[in-house]
Amino acid sequence: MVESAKFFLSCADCGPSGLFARLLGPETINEVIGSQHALYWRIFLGLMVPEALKCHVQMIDILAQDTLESWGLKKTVSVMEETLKFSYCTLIGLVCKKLLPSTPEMIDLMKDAQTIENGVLQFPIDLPFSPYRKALQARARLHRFLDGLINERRAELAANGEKRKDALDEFITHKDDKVGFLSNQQVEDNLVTLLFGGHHTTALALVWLMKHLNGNPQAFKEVEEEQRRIFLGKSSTNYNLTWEDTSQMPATLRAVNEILRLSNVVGVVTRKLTKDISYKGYTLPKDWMVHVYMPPIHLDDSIYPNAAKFNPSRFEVPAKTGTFIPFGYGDRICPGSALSLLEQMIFIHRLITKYRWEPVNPNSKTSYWPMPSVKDEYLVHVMSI
Ligand code: HEM
Repeated sequence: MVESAKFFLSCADCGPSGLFARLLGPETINEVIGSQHALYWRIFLGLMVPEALKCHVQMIDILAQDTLESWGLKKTVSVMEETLKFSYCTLIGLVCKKLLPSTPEMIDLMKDAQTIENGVLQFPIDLPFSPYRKALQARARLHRFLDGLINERRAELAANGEKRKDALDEFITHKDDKVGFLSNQQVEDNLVTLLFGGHHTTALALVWLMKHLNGNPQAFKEVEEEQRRIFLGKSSTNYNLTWEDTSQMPATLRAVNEILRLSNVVGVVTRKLTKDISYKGYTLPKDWMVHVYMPPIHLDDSIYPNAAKFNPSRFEVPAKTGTFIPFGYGDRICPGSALSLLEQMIFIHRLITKYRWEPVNPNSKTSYWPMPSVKDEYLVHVMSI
């Protein structure tokens, strides 16, 4: 299983699935190939290197605190709803530093982003009131907004040349030797992709993390002690988390990794064959779709003993290559992984040093389509400590 996943995820003749172009746009990193893909990937990665991410720690920390602020006042909290808001606001802050994520305009945009996400895996029937039609309309609104934002920023850059160190700047000012500057369409499609790729994924990982920490006192204790040490090391209660703090969270990172393994937030990745290929004596014809499933690897007892159990300590030893692929593998590995881990660790710090929680419906079932989710959106009672 591990070998075939590695093969199909790194094979040069296994191209993009074509499933995303309709709603994310023809220029989305998900669908382009070769040098165009490498170009977009470099820009994405530039946003996620430590030097760049360091600049966003404070913003993410403030968003985590803002999100959690209201929890103490509520009787019950839908964790899914709240973490979706948190991950969306983080992405908006990453796209454009100037935008205030919680304004009504941004909330409307979040609904549009969600409508697009809902439409991506739907059958593309363009009829009134179909999810696909709604997603197309949401896409048009989001593009109009981004178009205005891009034109405004281009004008600002032309007037004073001052960069803001956000995704908008990185995409607009990136100059490729062959392609030159990117067009509005190229920038827009990839900003929509960024919102798409980083929204539900991180939000769901946080839901599963909270659920499993709540059900596992030993893991909870380790994470809680680690976070409390950081909290107690601060000279005032009104402190900012720093980049250095986030590198002092090995137990939390192990819990986050264990959740990514166990929950398989993105459980399948699809490739379309660009020509006939041979694999282990079989010929797979051009245009066939290959689905690479993560759960058979992540839940294999021979790779992860007692694999169904939440046990962060298994990540005290790094996983062997190809056996831990929540972010994919090969050329198309997720460029947003470092951001997602950072968001999760900051959120958990603020959560665990302030609240305890209990599920309202401990037996709420899991739904598996389109992503593994807790059916009641992980409704919890929250207690301040
Ligand atoms: C728990 C969080 C996340 C998980 C589990 C996840 C998982 C994945 C996986 C498995 C892929 C590979 C798809 C493939 O091989 O075709 C991928 C690609 C991608 N992800 Fe993520 N992701 C997460 C968070 C993020 C975030 C926060 C961002 C952006 C800020 C992001 C942006 C992207 C993009 C742009 C791609 C496309 C890469 C390409 O086609 O080259 N992801 N992600």
